[in-house]
Amino acid sequence: MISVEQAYNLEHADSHQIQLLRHQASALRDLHWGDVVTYSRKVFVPLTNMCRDTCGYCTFVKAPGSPEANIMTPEEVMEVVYQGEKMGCKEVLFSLGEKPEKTYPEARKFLAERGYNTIIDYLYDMCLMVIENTSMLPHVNAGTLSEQDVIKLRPVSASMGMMLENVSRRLMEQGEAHYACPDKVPLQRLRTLELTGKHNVPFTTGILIGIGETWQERIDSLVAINEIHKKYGHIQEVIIQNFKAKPGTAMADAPEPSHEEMLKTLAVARLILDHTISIQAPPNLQEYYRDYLHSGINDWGGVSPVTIDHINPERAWPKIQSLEFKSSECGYRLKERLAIYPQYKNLPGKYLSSVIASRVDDLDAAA
Ligand SMILES: O=c1nc2n(C[C@H](O)[C@H](O)[C@H](O)CO)c3cc(O)ccc3cc-2c(=O)[nH]1
Ligand SMILES: C[C@H]1O[C@@H](n2cnc3c(N)ncnc32)[C@H](O)[C@@H]1O
Ligand code: MET
Ligand code: SF4
Repeated sequence: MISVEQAYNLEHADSHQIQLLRHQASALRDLHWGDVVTYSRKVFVPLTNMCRDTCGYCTFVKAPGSPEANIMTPEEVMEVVYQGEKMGCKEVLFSLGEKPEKTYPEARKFLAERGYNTIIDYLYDMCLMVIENTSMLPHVNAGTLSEQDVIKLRPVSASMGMMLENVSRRLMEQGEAHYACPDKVPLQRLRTLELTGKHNVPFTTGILIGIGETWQERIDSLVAINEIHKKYGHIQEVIIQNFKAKPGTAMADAPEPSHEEMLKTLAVARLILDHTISIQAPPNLQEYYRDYLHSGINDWGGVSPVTIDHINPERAWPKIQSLEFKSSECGYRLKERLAIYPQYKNLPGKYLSSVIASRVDDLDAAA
């Protein structure tokens, strides 16, 4: 819908050009997604806040030895999950730090005491526990994954996710957001996208806006995601997430992206990405529902009536009723979706293990 050259040229677009771009994006969105905007009713399980990376924007991670560094026990996980089930949640979002066993003695100890070598082995059992004891669907957001990890987690998760963040290698330099973060090396992130494609895992990815990337790098990241999707067809959604500055982090004083910058990025994402890819923007990181809906998004992502957004803990979720009201004010019907999009459900042999496929059928029948 837009060439890379045209997209690059929008760097200095004036407000009139941005308006035109948004109209185009919004029309394209309406054509393919109609008047529906979706969300997933979820619980957030921060399985561990120990992480071998230290991204300049992140408050989720807690340092080795910190009294707050933690891995949730199976009992703690199930307590949250059962609360969610009671409230009608259908997704269990496991979000966690990367490879804590490599740098935290306390993580190694916790895992060894329970017979595990790695956090991924533990995550596998937690997903299995959710499947065996509830009617919910696990979605795992565990950062970069090896081929072995992908093969292991595939049968026990409805979908997986990992933000690409950005393809810029420059952000790995000293003083930049991803300095000394081995799991944010763009080649490693792209490799995870490739591997999940190769193994037909319905996948959520996205870019983080305002972490020191240039406009061109942002476009390059969207194009990279789209190219991988063209090859494998497994990218179900792309999150366009705005950076929120947090006290106590290296980027505490870094400027957040402006509203206009976000709208321009949303619109260009809609015009670059394949029309089958859902475009998600979290509702708790902004206040401009109408502007967002009219820039091409069709999904609000996971929203929880039970748990906070542990990655942006200072940003409360809107009530689902209020999300419904605000969406309808803008002419869109809010509709609940599962952690796996319908197009994958219809190809069960390819994208879903039999256990997950029958679970999805049950949830659909109950809806
Ligand atoms: O509450 C959040 N949910 C996040 N989610 C969850 C997401 O909103 C939903 O779980 C998915 O749409 C699946 O239904 C992510 C999922 C991913 O796969 C990758 C990144 C994210 C990022 C966030 C996030 O920052 N906060
Ligand atoms: C789960 C995802 O949350 C995003 N994330 C991490 N920290 C922040 C922040 N300060 N603001 C916005 N998004 C953030 C990253 O993109 C990560 O991959
Ligand atoms: N650590 C992973 C990543 O950055 C999971 C989300 S951040 C808590 O991709
Ligand atoms: S964003 Fe993810 S990878 Fe980066 S420090 Fe936080 S938990 Fe670790």
